[in-house]
This record gives sequence, structure tokens and C-alpha cells, in this order.
Amino acid sequence: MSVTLRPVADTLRGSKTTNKNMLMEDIKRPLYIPYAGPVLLETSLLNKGSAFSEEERVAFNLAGLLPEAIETIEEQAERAYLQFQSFSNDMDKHIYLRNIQDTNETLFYRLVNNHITEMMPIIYTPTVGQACEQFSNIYRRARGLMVSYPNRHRIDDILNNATRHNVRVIVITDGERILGLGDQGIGGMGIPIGKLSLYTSCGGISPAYTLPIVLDVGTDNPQRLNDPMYMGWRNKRISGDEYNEFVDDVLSAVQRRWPNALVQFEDFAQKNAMPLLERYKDRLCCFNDDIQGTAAVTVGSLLAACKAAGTQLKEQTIAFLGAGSAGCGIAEAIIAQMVSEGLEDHQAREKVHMVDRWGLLQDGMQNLLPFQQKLTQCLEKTQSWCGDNGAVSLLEVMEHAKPTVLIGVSGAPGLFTEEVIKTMHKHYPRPIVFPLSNPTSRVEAIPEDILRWTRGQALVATGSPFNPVELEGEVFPIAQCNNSYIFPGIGLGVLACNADRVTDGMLMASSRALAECSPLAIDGEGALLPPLEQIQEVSKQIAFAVARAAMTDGVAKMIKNVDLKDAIERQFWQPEYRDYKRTSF
Ligand SMILES: NC(=O)c1ccc[n+]([C@@H]2O[C@H](COP(=O)([O-])OP(=O)(O)OC[C@H]3O[C@@H](n4cnc5c(N)ncnc54)[C@H](O)[C@@H]3O)[C@@H](O)[C@H]2O)c1
Ligand SMILES: O=C(O)C[C@H](O)C(=O)O
Ligand SMILES: [Mg+2]
Repeated sequence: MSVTLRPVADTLRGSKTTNKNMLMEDIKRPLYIPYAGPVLLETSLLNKGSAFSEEERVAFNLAGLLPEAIETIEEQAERAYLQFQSFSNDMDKHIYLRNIQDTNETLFYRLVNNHITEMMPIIYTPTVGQACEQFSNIYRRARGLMVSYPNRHRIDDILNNATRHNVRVIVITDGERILGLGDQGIGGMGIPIGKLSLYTSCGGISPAYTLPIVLDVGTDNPQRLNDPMYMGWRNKRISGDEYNEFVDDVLSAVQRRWPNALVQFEDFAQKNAMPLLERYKDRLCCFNDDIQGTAAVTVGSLLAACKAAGTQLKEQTIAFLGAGSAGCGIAEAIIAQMVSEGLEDHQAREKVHMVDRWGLLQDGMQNLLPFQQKLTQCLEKTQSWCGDNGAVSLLEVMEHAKPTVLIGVSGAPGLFTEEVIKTMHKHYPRPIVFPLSNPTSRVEAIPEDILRWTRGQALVATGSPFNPVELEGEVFPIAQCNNSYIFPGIGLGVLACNADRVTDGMLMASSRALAECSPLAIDGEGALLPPLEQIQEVSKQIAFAVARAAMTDGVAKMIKNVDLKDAIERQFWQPEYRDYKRTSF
């Protein structure tokens, strides 16, 4: 396999030049702002630091508050990059970048965009996991909204206190299932912040439109409760009606305050993730990233792999380790794709094997959640697979079902053992193995091992980033099959066409658009997913497909005759400083 990558086919090319010009004109138009002096320097969305011009320094009472030199954003980014490189560990780099984000957002995004491959793992997975665990210890400044249960009587006031008024994208968590790291209480706030940073840097959503929210409903993590530094509500988690009523109150208030905002549910625990999605998907413009975003990126990656191999998804046999929110979400999307390729629903379900803590999900199993009950195998097929304890293990699934695709979303590290992978490989020469659990410490197997055990024959993609693997003189790129390839494009598409719902059709469209960007699918070689340097173009293509699907599904409020590509280009925010003019203070 070669590592040569080819630029993403630019389906937006037709209108690109004109739109670039229009955007440049927008950027050149001065912005009238009502702040001056230290307040302006403290306003992260407007601060330009040493890039304030001489005229601006006079007009905005900044004389003497800044060094003499007037710099461009590129010069500032160069200095910031040198400083970034001087830190020896990822947490310090994370803290450093977050500080720039909190003081000068334009510079933050210029810096991140200039070094996206190097910096995405620092502001997002995997380092963000550590930042959530240490949230209270590394806390510097306020960002986003913390809506706590003790403050439940003033939710509208809290939303009115948000520093952003025209909010278009919200990422909300209650911090209970942070990556594979469990309950982090308000530390979970790191995740909405990281996700929204990607909405901007990968999906071109202006940072002024984004709002991270954490619901502080307590924590059941004894480490957090006993940590004197913990900054959240020091209480056990509320649950049941109390929890549901609180979430309802917050989301109703959000809808009153920002009726057009897209709401992304993130890292809710299994018991709440699907019920919340079911409750709100027809009431709000919302989606659950762990269920639906993950499903979209995984199906997109599988479609690309199938295309490269000249097969279809319906010809594959699938096994999952982890039948939770992500696993069952992906499974249903795979089934929907197989049905669209011509299988009957029951035929598609027979091809999908879900293994959880108690083994393969089978008919009649006790304590399965409703979304798991739809994904059981029938006992007639599986009774001869059982081990001594009556359960069917992952290894037994490998032996009997002979899957061609293995997906790990268990959050439990190391469970794709040598025996499991070699058994899979014994039955199928080119296995597709996706250990998707995050962060890196939770991966089901590291790519190097999987490739070694399969003598370089497996196609591997992971949830967290991994370096390419060198094996016997060959280099294998490891795609990062993470919902970060999908949600920025969904957000951009929703905003471009003013969609008021996120439909299954829009999600399926995002998968197919991603598959079309795959270097492996396009060229028959190279990486399964495009490199991060192309993520903005990929997001635009996904946005285009998503918005078109929204129009087909009748949920787009775009005024007729608006050119969609044009709308996407115009929506796409770039980190450039604008000239400021003074309004009356
Ligand atoms: N790559 C991505 O984009 C992506 C997206 C979403 C989730 N994830 C990762 O997937 C993991 C799971 O997320 P989720 O939202 O589905 O969580 P979840 O809690 O809903 O599901 C995890 C499931 O794994 C099962 N499990 C745990 N240990 C197991 C074991 N030893 N054997 C078999 N099953 C076991 C649990 O019982 C549970 O049903 C997390 O690590 C998360 O970071 C990755
Ligand atoms: O946050 C990520 O990196 C992906 C996913 O949403 C997860 O929960 O693991
Ligand atoms: Mg998540």
C-alpha cells in the first residue's frame, strides 16, 4: 500500500473563484464595534493583539497597551507556534492553545489551521480526554455555559448571560461518558469545547455562532467528588424524573432563546443517550454525535473500503465488540445501507453480530435495552456456538460467523487479542478491523499489532490518531475513523440551508459524501480517509450532500433559487482580522 495522497475532488470548484472574491469583500468590510481599551483586548472574538493598526490603536484607546510593532496574523502565528513547540508535553500544549483560544480566537484558528495534523490531537482526541480528567486543576477562564441543577430556577437567566448572542451550533454534554474515561462531571466541558473548535477549524462555522454547554447534574465519580479542587456541584448525579425534567427545562429554554440552533448531544451515558435522542429528534434540530455521527463516519469508511475492494457493504459480515450507543448506532446505519443495496431488513440484521459484556446478543437475553433488542441473533443459528457458560464470546463469533469486518466500540482496551484477530484472518484474507474506542489508552488493539498478526493484510482504522505503521518495508497509513470527519460538515450543511431537523437521509448523505473523498476508494491505494489538510474541502462536500438531502426531506428553510455551493462558501468562516471602526460607546 502506498502513502501517496491525492487532493480531494473539488466538487465546489465551479463557483469557487467568485465566492472567494465575495468572501474577501466581506472580510474587507469594516466591523463597527462598541468596545475599546482593555475591554477590547479581553474580548476574545475581537482581540487582534499586536495586529491592531496604528489608526485602530488611536481610535480604540489602545495606545501604550501594546508593543510598538504592528504585526500580521501570520507573524503572530509564527511566534505562537514557536512557543507551542517549546512545551514538552501534550497537556501543556493543550493549556497553551486553550489560552490563545480564550484571548484571541482568530489567532487560535489561524494557528490550528496552519498545523491541523499536529494540533488536532492536542485540542481534541486524545489530549482532550486528559484535559477533562484534569479540568478543575487546569481551569483558567470561563468558556461556554455551566447549567447546574442547583441553578435550575434561573435557566433562562443563565442562557441570557451567554457571551454569544447569535448562537447557531451548541454541543451539550452532562459529562457522564467522556470518551472511554467514564464520568468526569463538569470536566466533561472539555469535550463540547474541543468539538466546537473543530466545527470552526474544519467546518468553517464562525466561533461567534458556537456555544458549549455542560449540564452539571452531579457526578458519581468518587475521584472527582473527593478532589478538593473539583469545581462542579459536589453531589451524586440526579437521575430519573429529576434528571429528565431538568434536561427538558434546559432544552426548552435553549429552543426559546436560539430557535434556529443545531444541538449536538455528546458523551451522554448509554442509559440516557438514546432516550434523549428519541425524545428530541422530532422536536429540535439535533443529533447525537456518538450514535449518529459515529455511524456516519464508520459507514462512510466501510463504503470506501468496499468500493476499493470492488464489493458492496451487503456482502460483508460484521462483528461488534460493544453494543452501546456507538455500536448500536453504527449497526443500524450499516443495516440501512445494506437494505438500500437490496437486502431485506431481516437479511441485513442476520449479518450483524453484537458482542457485549455478556457475549453475543441473542434472542431472549435478559436486561437488554430496547435499541439492543433489535440487534439480537436468533438462537437457532447460534446455539451451537455457545461456550460452557452458555454465552457466545467474541472469539466464538470469529470462529463461527467468520466476519469480514470487526468494529470495537467497547471503551475496553486490548480485547482484540492476537487470537481473535488471527481467527478472523484465518477465515478471511483481507479483514477490516476498526478499533474505534477513545482515547488512545482505550483502543481494542493497536494498529501495529493488528497488521503484524495479519501479515499486513488487515485494513485498519482507529478512533484516536495513530502514526503510520512500518512493516517489512511497507508503510501503512492509519485512518482516524472519528466522527470529527462528519459533524463539522453536518453543521455547515444545516446552517447553509437553514435546516430545522437532522434526518436519517442527511446522515446517510454525509456517509456517502465522505466515502467519495477517500483516496483509497478514488485511487485504489493510499489512505482510507483523506488527510486532515483536506478536511475543510471534505466538510464542504459533506455539507453540500447534507443540505441537498435536507431539501429532499423537506426540512430545509433555504429561500428558493439560492445556490447551495455559494451558500456554503459564504457561510465558511476563515480566521482573518477585519478592520474595525468605532461605534458610539
Ligand atoms: N471513533 C469515534 O468516532 C467514536 C465515537 C463514539 C464513541 N467512540 C468510543 O466508543 C466507546 C464506546 O462508546 P459508547 O458511546 O458506545 O459507550 P457505551 O457505554 O454506550 O457502550 C459501550 C459498550 O461496551 C460494552 N463493554 C464494556 N466493556 C466490555 C467488555 N469487556 N466486553 C464487551 N463489551 C464491553 C458496555 O457494556 C457497553 O454496552 C468509547 O470508548 C468511545 O470513546 C468512538
Ligand atoms: O470524541 C471523540 O473523539 C469521538 C467520540 O465522540 C467519542 O466519544 O469517543
Ligand atoms: Mg463523543
